[in-house]
Amino acid sequence: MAGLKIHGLAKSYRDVRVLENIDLDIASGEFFTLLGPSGCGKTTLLRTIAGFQHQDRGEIIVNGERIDHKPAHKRDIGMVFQDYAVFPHLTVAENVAFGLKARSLPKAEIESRVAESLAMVRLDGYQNRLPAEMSGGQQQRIGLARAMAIRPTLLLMDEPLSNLDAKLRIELREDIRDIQRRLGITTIYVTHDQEEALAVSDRICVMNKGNVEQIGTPFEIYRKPQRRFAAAFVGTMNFLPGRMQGGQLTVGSHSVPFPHGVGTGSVEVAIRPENVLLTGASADGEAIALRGEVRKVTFLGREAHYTLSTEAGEIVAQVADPDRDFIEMEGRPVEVRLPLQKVVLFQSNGDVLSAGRP
Ligand SMILES: Nc1ncnc2c1ncn2[C@@H]1O[C@H](COP(=O)(O)OP(=O)(O)OP(=O)(O)O)[C@@H](O)[C@H]1O
Repeated sequence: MAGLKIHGLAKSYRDVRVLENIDLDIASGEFFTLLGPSGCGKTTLLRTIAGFQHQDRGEIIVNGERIDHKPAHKRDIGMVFQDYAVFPHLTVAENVAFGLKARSLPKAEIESRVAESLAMVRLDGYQNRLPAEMSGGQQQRIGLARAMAIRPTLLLMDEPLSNLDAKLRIELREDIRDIQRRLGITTIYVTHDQEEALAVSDRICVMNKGNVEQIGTPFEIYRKPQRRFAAAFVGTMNFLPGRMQGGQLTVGSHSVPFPHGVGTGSVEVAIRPENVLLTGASADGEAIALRGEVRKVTFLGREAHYTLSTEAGEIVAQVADPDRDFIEMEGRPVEVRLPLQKVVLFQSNGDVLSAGRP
C-alpha cells in the first residue's frame, strides 16, 4: 500500500489561482478528506492527483515515485464520482469488469474479481441488471465496486454521496468506511459536508480559496481549530468580541485571568453551543460569566437550542435532554457561562491564540 506526498502544487485557470501552494503528506492506508466550501479547489486538487488535468507546478509522489508526468490511465488510481458515471448500456457486472478488460486480464480472473467486488459492496445477485433498474445508492455501489476491482494504489472519491438522500448517505458512508478499513486502501475523499468528513476520516484537510487552512484528526479539527475559518466552517461556533490585557481576558463586563494568552489587543472568543452553560449548570474550573436573555428556544427532542442575547453579543447554546421548565424560557433573563477550558481564542488575523486553556 502506498502513501501520497504533494509538494508545492499550484494550478490556475487562465489568470485565476485555484490551488495556491498545496503540501500534503498522506500515510499509507489513511482515509484523508478534503473539506471546504464550494469553489475552494477540492475537485481541482483531486482531478490533478488523478491526472485528468495538469498542475502548473509542484510534485505528486506515490510510494516515493513521481506520478505527475504519467497519463491518468497509468496512475493506478480508482475514482468514484458524484454522478456515479456508470455506463447505462452495460450490465452491473460489465460495468465492474470495464477496467479489468481494459487491462486485458484473463477471463477467469475478471469473473472472480467482479464477483469479489460486487460482494464487497453487497450487490451480489445483481450482476445482470442494468443501472437504470437500480437505485441511486446501488448505482454508487457499482461505481465503488468498479473502482476497487482494479485493486488501485489510491482510491479517490469526489462527493460520492451528494446525490443521495440523508438516510442512504449515512448508510453508504459507513459501508465505504468499513471497506476502506478492511482493505487498508489509501483514500482521498472530497466533501463539503462537515458531518460526513468528521464521521469517516482519519484526518481532514480544511481548504479555503485554494489554500490549506488546517490538517488534523476530526477531534483536532472540531475541538482545537487552528484557524478561525476551520472553527466557523466545521460545526457551529459562537464568536464574541473580547480583549486581552495584562493577562486578563475581558468579555462584556466580565474579566478573568487568562495567563496563557499573553499579549494585548482585540481577540475573538469562540465557543461551541454544547459548551455554553445556562443558569444552574455546574462548571468545572473558571468561566466567563455574562448576563443574557433567552430570545428563542427550539426544542428538538433529545436537545434544545437557545438563542441568547448577551451583553457581549448573540450566541447559541445547546442543552441536552432539557426538562420542561427549561423549554419555557423565552423572554426570561439567564446567566450564561463560558468555561475557559472550552474557549478558543483567535487573533484578528484568524490565527488561534489559545485552544482550550491547559
Ligand atoms: N475548467 C475550468 N475552467 C475555469 N475555471 C474552473 C474550471 N474548473 C474549475 N474552475 C474554477 O476553479 C475554482 C475551484 O473549483 P473546484 O471545482 O476545484 O472547487 P470545489 O472546491 O471542488 O467546489 P465544488 O464543491 O463546488 O465542486 C472554482 O472557482 C471554479 O469555478
